[in-house]
Amino acid sequence: MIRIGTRGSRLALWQAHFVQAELRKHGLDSELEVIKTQGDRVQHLGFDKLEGKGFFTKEIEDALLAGQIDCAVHSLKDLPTNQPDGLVLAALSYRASVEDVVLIHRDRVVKGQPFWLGDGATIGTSSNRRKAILKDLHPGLQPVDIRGNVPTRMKKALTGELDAVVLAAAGLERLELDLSDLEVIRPSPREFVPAPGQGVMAVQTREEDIDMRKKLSLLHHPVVGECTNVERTVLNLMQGGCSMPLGVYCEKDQMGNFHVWAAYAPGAGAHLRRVQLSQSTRAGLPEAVVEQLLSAPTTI
Ligand SMILES: NCc1[nH]cc(CCC(=O)O)c1CC(=O)O
Repeated sequence: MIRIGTRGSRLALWQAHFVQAELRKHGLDSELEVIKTQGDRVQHLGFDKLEGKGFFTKEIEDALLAGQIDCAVHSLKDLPTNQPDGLVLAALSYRASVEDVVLIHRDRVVKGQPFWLGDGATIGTSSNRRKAILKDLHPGLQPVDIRGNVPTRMKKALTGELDAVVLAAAGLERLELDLSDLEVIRPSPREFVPAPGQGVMAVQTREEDIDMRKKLSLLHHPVVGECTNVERTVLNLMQGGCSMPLGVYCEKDQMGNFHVWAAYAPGAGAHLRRVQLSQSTRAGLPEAVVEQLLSAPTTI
């Protein structure tokens, strides 16, 4: 029996159940072990109070290293680019929706404006990346820090407490939240560039557990691995984590060419820099993106 470690949020449980079902397809039985992390205990604090990496992952990784669980399911975008000693990502899921969506309270829609929001409209997000991109595309918006799980954040737009919120499409779709009373805007991920690894689930295990790694390799999607490797290598080269105002999105086309879109705000209040690069191989691609991100002229 494989023991799968997961956080207890609805999104985390959906993702763990998904991995459980995938394992079952290969005749492998598993059970879920819910583990509370520091991040779950202090939901009320703002992100600026949550210093240090691995706030939502440390307890789970410790359980893995201690042999209390055999693997753990995470959202790839929440994982630091360097794995803790002794742990590896043995499988990456399919990537369904990679993009962010803007959810707007019905009565606050202003058609003709970017994101259908008027000047001064409040928009909930605690992500520096989302704030930087929103500012670039609609400087009149007023970002408001929000925390909590996906349904809680969605409700801020539903109730009108805020005019709008930004959330990852993947999370909304996995939870099958009812968005029918909201206006839903889906900007292109080439313009509203997602976080490295967004929309992908990762299964982590012990480096030394060759048997588990072999089993998990049955679930791995190699093209997702290639593309998210480019995205996460850019993040790593920029020495950033999930609080860096950096979006990176990589696609592989039918011909095998890689296309990267990146957006980066080099400092508080700085203009957003955008880079688009395509290559026939991955070699040197993250390095080239970083070089351009650090030298690109700012947009006006
Ligand atoms: N940081 C929280 C988080 N981690 C993963 C997702 C969504 C699912 C995904 O992108 O894989 C979310 C919610 C959000 O950003 O809206």
